[in-house]
Amino acid sequence: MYIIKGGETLYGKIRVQGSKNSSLPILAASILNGRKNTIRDVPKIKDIAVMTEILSYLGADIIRDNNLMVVDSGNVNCSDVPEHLMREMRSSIVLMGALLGRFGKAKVSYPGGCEIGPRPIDLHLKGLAQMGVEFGEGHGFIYAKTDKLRGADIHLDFPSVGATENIMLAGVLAQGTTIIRNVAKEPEIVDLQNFLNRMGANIKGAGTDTIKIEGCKIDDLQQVEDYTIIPDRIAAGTYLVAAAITNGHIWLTNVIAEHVEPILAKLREMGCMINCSNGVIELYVNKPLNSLDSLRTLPYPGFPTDMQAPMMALLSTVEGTSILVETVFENRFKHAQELRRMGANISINGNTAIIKGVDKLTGAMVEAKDLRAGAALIIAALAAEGETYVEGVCHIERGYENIEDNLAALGAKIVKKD
Ligand SMILES: CC(=O)N[C@H]1[C@@H](OP(=O)(O)OP(=O)(O)OC[C@H]2O[C@@H](n3ccc(=O)[nH]c3=O)[C@H](O)[C@@H]2O)O[C@H](CO)[C@@H](O)[C@@H]1O
Ligand SMILES: C=C(OP(=O)(O)O)C(=O)O
Repeated sequence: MYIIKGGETLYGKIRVQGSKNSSLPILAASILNGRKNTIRDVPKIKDIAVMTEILSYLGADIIRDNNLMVVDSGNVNCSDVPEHLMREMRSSIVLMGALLGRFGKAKVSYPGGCEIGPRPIDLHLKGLAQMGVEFGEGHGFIYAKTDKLRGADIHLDFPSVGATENIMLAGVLAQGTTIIRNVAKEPEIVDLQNFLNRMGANIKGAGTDTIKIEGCKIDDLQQVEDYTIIPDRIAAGTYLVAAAITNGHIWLTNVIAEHVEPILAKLREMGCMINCSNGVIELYVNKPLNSLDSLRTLPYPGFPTDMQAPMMALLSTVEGTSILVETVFENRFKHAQELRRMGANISINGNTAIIKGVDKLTGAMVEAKDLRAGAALIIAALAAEGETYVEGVCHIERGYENIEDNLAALGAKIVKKD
């Protein structure tokens, strides 16, 4: 558990980790070329450890040196992903597109991930089926197989991040052209496109509504000599919110302001002072923050659902009533009941949270049930009176690299105990 003594004002500079949600599909993409790929700024987090274990199981030779990873997929010869690893994290599903591309088959089980409501994969399966993939199911496994992966014109019913990535990965080695419409526009999709194009793929359009992929042959793909993962916009947002709740003053480095803008816009609206220049984001608070009468989570470039829980913690401490609507996931409010244990006044009605700011939060025993809920509880604890004990470290470590050391370096009183 983390033990946090609240009341310290955060001050200082922090370098943002590489993106979890970029690293995972990019590591899966390394399967495609059967060559040695060198990837920098891969965060040291649990989800990456799981992905590494899966790739090794499949036959990849992996060298990890701090945040550098070299993935040689030359000896990958297996397309069955072990169930226990598959269940450890949601994004393991993107292995399906990469394995289908390389081997024309994949055996996976339904993926795991955060407890944030049902997370179907129908859009992944529908898109891949249009590309000639046949699916069988049994005992919780999905057997995917194709004699010939072929390009298709696919319209996604919803701009799903994972479905966009899976279809992109399958499209690289498909025969002909794949067009994906109504795709996710998240920066991580652009990062995946950039990595794949560095490999020799021919993909255009990431960051817009439509992606076009001209399929190629494995022999056309080269090794990726040196690729750096983009900064993690959700980790950046988390540290900004942590600073805001303590009336702090921080400077983020290794950050792309444009990617964080949907979060910055809301923090500015609350009264935070924010400057972005020369690749640094500075945030400080010089007056009481105000509530937000409308905060809706949306696909990028809307406000990210992954920042909803941290924002709820912050809104719990500002004067006035805030309305927060979660439109992306059906059941992503589990942190509300834990924040209530700390004195927050939050009521939930369907996908809407009504947050009435309280004068103070107080330390309590709380439990993180998912990754961002964990971040929210840590943030609340930083501002709470007394000590907070946050259980569920394993969820937090799925996505945050050294969060306790980073916050401690900014002045927080936080320790991790087994
Ligand atoms: C590893 C990774 O990158 N995870 C991110 C990714 O998750 P993930 O890729 O799982 O999120 P999606 O964009 O696919 O899901 C968004 C919504 O679409 C629904 N849906 C999705 C696929 C499908 O086949 N059918 C379907 O109905 C989901 O249930 C959810 O309600 O994007 C989410 C939305 O920004 C983020 O919260 C996650 O941090
Ligand atoms: C929901 C998240 O991750 P995943 O999709 O890996 O569960 C997240 O990063 O907040």
